[in-house]
Amino acid sequence: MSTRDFVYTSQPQRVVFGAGALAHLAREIDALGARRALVLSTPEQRVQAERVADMLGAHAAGVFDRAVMHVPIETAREAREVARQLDADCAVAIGGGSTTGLGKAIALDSGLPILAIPTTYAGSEMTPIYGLTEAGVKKTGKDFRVLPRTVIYDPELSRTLPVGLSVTSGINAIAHAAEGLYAQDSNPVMDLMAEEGIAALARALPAIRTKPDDIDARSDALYGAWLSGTVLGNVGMALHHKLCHTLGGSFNLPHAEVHTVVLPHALAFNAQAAPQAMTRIACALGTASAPQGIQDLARHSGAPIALRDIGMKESDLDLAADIAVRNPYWNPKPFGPAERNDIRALLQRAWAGEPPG
Ligand SMILES: NC(=O)C1=CN([C@@H]2O[C@H](COP(=O)(O)OP(=O)(O)OC[C@H]3O[C@@H](n4cnc5c(N)ncnc54)[C@H](O)[C@@H]3O)[C@@H](O)[C@H]2O)C=CC1
Ligand SMILES: O=C(O)/C=C\C(=O)CC(=O)O
Repeated sequence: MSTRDFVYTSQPQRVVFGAGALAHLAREIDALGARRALVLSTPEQRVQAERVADMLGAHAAGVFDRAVMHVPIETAREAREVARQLDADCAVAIGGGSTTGLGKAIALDSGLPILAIPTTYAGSEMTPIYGLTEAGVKKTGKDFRVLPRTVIYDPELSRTLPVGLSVTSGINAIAHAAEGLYAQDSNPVMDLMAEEGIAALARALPAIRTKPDDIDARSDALYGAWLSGTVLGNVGMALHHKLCHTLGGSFNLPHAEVHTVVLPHALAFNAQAAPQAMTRIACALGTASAPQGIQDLARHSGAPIALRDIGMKESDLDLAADIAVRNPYWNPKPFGPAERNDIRALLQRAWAGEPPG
């Protein structure tokens, strides 16, 4: 295989990785030149956020603990106002993609630097992609102001992530890498990261299911999440992410679970148009088929494989297909209004939990 033409732009970010890495928080805040950090979390992770604020001491401006999935615009406005009132010059986001997403909403408005401390495998901390939900419609955009400046990956913090969410969140990360391998603007560096990311996660997820507090498995998963998130942050998303944003944004399905159910079917749709990517994904998974390998990984790790099991109504599938083809993302096998029935059939299989066809 000859090397193809490509463009690669590296993104300025500092990553500190390791069990116990949270201990470097004060050093990293200093390196950012920040004086007053607003700590962000979900209500469920308030205790972790308070611990972070304690570690920051005089550098903590306060804690805002109302992050929720898909960043409702009302929450974003509230957090922006709190940051202004507290005269914060930095946001520290401890949590999953929802909390990082709230930090991004603040940064988009104010340019405040973000220090992210991810505790799931969603990968948002490595991307300039933000999402905001207004009047029930989720919009995504790209802006380098929202790319976290510093990321502290501490696998100790993901030990408490429930096994179910660990697996689905890990497959959310695999989805970033898998779509990166057939992205229109892919490049050899991201391809390497994608393969390594998938392999690390495929190794880690069954191990986490067996032993949730195994620090080696947690480190492997976070390493895979870092690599896969980096891929998402550098190259484009395709059909799979479009379907997940439709199902999550318009039907309020849980983000990581939707990724887990849809990925085998999106890969099957693209298999003939992207044969080299499928080979690389299958190889990284250690299976014969990429789509089936993902579904087997999910099933054997106890994750859902059917949309009907995560809250999707069969009667909404028509509408979902209509929305998904309205503003399609680029995809190796084009999809748009003309392919609406193919997308509807894909969603039916995903709804029923059938093998990827
Ligand atoms: N912009 C981007 O590049 C990306 C954005 N996202 C966005 O992120 C959101 C989903 O993020 P996720 O990380 O899947 O879930 P999440 O951030 O919503 O977290 C799910 C739940 O798990 C809890 N949790 C997180 N870490 C925990 C831990 N270590 N121990 C115990 N509980 C923990 C959270 O507090 C929350 O209650 C969606 O809105 C999605 O659109 C996801 C991937 C990439
Ligand atoms: O679907 C994903 O995992 C990637 C991107 C997003 O979720 C966009 C967002 O921040 O809402």
